Amino acid sequence: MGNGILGQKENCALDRTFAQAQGPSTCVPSTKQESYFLYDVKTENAFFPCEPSLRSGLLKLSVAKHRSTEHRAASPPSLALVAPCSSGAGPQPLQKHLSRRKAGLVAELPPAPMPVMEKTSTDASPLTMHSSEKQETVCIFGTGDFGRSLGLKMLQCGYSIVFGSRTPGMSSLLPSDAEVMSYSDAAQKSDIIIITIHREHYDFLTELTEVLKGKILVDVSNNLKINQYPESNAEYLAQLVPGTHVVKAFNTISAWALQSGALDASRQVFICGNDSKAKQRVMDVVRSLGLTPLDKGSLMAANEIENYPLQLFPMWRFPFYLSAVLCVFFFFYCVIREVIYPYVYEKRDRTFRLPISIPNRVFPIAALTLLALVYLPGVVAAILQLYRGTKYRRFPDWLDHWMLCRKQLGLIALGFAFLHVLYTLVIPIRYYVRWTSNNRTITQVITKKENPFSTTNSWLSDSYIALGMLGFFLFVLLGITSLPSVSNMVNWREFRFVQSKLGYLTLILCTAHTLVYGGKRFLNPSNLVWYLPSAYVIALIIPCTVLVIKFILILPCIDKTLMRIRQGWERNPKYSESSLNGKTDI
Ligand SMILES: NC(=O)C1=CN([C@@H]2O[C@H](COP(=O)(O)OP(=O)(O)OC[C@H]3O[C@@H](n4cnc5c(N)ncnc54)[C@H](OP(=O)(O)O)[C@@H]3O)[C@@H](O)[C@H]2O)C=CC1
Ligand SMILES: [Cu+2]
Repeated sequence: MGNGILGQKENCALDRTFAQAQGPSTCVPSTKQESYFLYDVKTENAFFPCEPSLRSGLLKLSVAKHRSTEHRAASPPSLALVAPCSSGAGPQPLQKHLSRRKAGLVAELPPAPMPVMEKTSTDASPLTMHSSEKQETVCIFGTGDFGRSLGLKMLQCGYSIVFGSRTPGMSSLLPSDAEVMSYSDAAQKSDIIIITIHREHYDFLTELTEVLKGKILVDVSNNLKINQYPESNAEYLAQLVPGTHVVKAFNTISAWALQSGALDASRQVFICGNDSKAKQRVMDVVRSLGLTPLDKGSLMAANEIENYPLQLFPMWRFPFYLSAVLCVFFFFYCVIREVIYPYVYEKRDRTFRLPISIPNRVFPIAALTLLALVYLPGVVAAILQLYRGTKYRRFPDWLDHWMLCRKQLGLIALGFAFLHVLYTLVIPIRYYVRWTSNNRTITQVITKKENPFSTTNSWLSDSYIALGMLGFFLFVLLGITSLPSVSNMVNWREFRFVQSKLGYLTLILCTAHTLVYGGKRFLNPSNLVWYLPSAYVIALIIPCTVLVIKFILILPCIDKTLMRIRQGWERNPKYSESSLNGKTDI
């Protein structure tokens, strides 16, 4: 048996675990909550704890081990996986596990069926290996960049690879362990054929229809443009070679990533296909390459999967353009007020304000406006639901899209808030600030004028800073909780609490920070420059509007109606019925 079916370099982790398994026949207690115990139900021979992700691999190993021993002719082994110590109280002896299992406290997987010996088995149980001692053969059509990289990776993972090529004799750079033959010869070697050929060259596959009948064709192709063809490449392939089971997979993994092993960012492989058995087998292959298959359904999903690698930050586009427009608008607004106006009326050169003073006005304004825009669609949706008296009608597309990119809006807002903090920290070391402060003191000395301490001013200044710091702290907390690694750890209610309650508190603090900054000057007519109010006054419009509407919405009478609507109550059910029947438009 040697080092087993998975005895390749890539699976050294498994190999090591397997080596441990050969040793103790008693249970090695799990110290990890997520570990499973593998043991033979009949002999009560326990192997070792294993990660859930390794379950299928371990079962394969154990089945192979079993077959290679004197039990070969005996009945199938009843291998089972026992779930972890649910208490998380640390190691527990196997007996305890067994009694817990018998008491139904722990899960038990059904005994693994005996593996099927034929290389080309179509049995699709995820816990079985299609060949135990012999390596499964997979055929790859095309010896280009992707075909070669995938072939090499699969060889490393224990598959035997047959390449199909137009010019089998001339193919260079191929892994030495792989066979290369003509397309039709190669097709006969395996029932899984990965087509690593560009769609434009699929035509020749029609000639192979007979050979390919009943086989699984894996379409990996991508296009150059979104929706380049009327039908997806996978659907086109299925039409071209009828009688085959086409499965879309691997198109989001690059040849480079396969070669370099830098797969962390793109471990997910989207999979779709009409034949569930075929899909399951491809998913097994994907798993054995150390990748994560993600079932996207039938072949109709292929179009979406093919468009996926061509998208450029789709959810970031609207927030990005919006923040760019906001920044440009407020930048020029401030330039007019603070640079052009003093130059026109006082002939004073204030251009030095361009690098720090003006950006430090623009960044907080952008941050506050974007944060308010995160919460605006929520209140707009609530108003719409109240107005319509039902939740069973779709929101307009723009609102849907806006809702979907709230996280991105919030993260950009956080970025601006961060810049505002940095720009504020450098204020004391700026020449202009030091000069103004020194000059004021000297003037006071010369004119022998005192500047009495103002409690009001110190209150305003301290509250302004305190509100800013608290607002920023909560803002950062919001950003952290939106990270997938954190949001996956909290339940739906906790996430909503943080993002909604804490979010509104952040908005209140940041709005208050801006209001206090304005202090007594707020709405003072003397602050108008060419009839233009200060930029921060404009910046307060959206946040204040959102907060006022939100305040009205949480008034008990309105909140109660809204809650009822959200629980399915309709003010006018008839209206909703007719809209369901398509009699009214949305
Ligand atoms: N490169 C990548 O990172 C990724 C590629 N893909 C997809 O994989 C497929 C292959 O890509 P890639 O390997 O980069 O492309 P290449 O151009 O490097 O290879 C394509 C292969 O197709 C075969 N082929 C068959 N018929 C023809 C024909 N008439 N003209 C030219 N070649 C033909 C050739 O193999 P032979 O000479 O042996 O017949 C050729 O090597 C594409 O559909 C691509 O969208 C998907 C994800 C990532
Ligand atoms: Cu500020």
